[in-house]
Amino acid sequence: MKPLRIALTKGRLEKSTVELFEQIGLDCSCLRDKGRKLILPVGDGELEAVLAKAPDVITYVEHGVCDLGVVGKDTIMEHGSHFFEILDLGFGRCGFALAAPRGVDFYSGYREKTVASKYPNVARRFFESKKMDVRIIRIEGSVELAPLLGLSDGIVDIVETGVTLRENGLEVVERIAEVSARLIVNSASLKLRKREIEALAARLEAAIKGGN
Ligand SMILES: Nc1ncnc2c1ncn2[C@@H]1O[C@H](COP(=O)(O)OP(=O)(O)OP(=O)(O)O)[C@@H](O)[C@H]1O
Ligand SMILES: O=P(O)(O)OC[C@H]1O[C@H](OP(=O)(O)OP(=O)(O)O)[C@H](O)[C@@H]1O
Repeated sequence: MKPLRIALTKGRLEKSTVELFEQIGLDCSCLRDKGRKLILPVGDGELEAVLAKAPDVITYVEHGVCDLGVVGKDTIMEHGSHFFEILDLGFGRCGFALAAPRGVDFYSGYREKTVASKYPNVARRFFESKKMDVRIIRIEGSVELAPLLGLSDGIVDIVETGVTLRENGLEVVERIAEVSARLIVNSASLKLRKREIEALAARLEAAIKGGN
């Protein structure tokens, strides 16, 4: 049987993913010593890991070229849902928040507000739920700059420790959602390779529960 192919988010989620895989007994030596390789064997022919940027993990799983993926709930909320989300992996914990310059009442006044975000869909849905008309400007990174430069009244961004906000004179106005890494599965793969996928998810779930 060919290995299950799993797309893993490069960067912040990588180390915890490898640690969790090792906890369930998968050999991750290739992942730990990957060099510039992007497709690597994991375990004893069980899995093939594909290292990708977060939104691309979703693209590969949605198109079925990867059976599974490890990706943050933030990316899922922003980029799509044509797959099954089967497990909260418990790491990569952070949250979405609306933030604004310290001491400024974001909600005051009648002028249309402008908000910068790397997650425009999340931001748009948040303000729609409040029935507020807000102009959203997409920014690719260091979103905290936008209000500092006078481009926006606030930001919708990820907050983990709160240090970036604090050091840039911003504060949380409202928390929007909690975020952690999730195991996602292509819908056809879940039918065709149900037993293997469910067995893997069960092992991961047991390790997550045991590790707490
Ligand atoms: N403090 C944090 N900031 C951003 N993401 C975090 C944080 N803590 C956990 N995460 C999770 O880690 C995932 C990957 O973040 P990472 O910064 O490695 O990649 P990225 O958001 O694509 O940024 P970059 O474009 O810099 O690679 C996020 O999608 C999120 O689920
Ligand atoms: O609450 P904190 O612990 O300070 O973490 C939150 C910060 O980390 C992320 O930025 P990242 O480092 O990924 O850079 P980016 O803004 O360029 O995406 C996020 O966008 C915040 O800026």
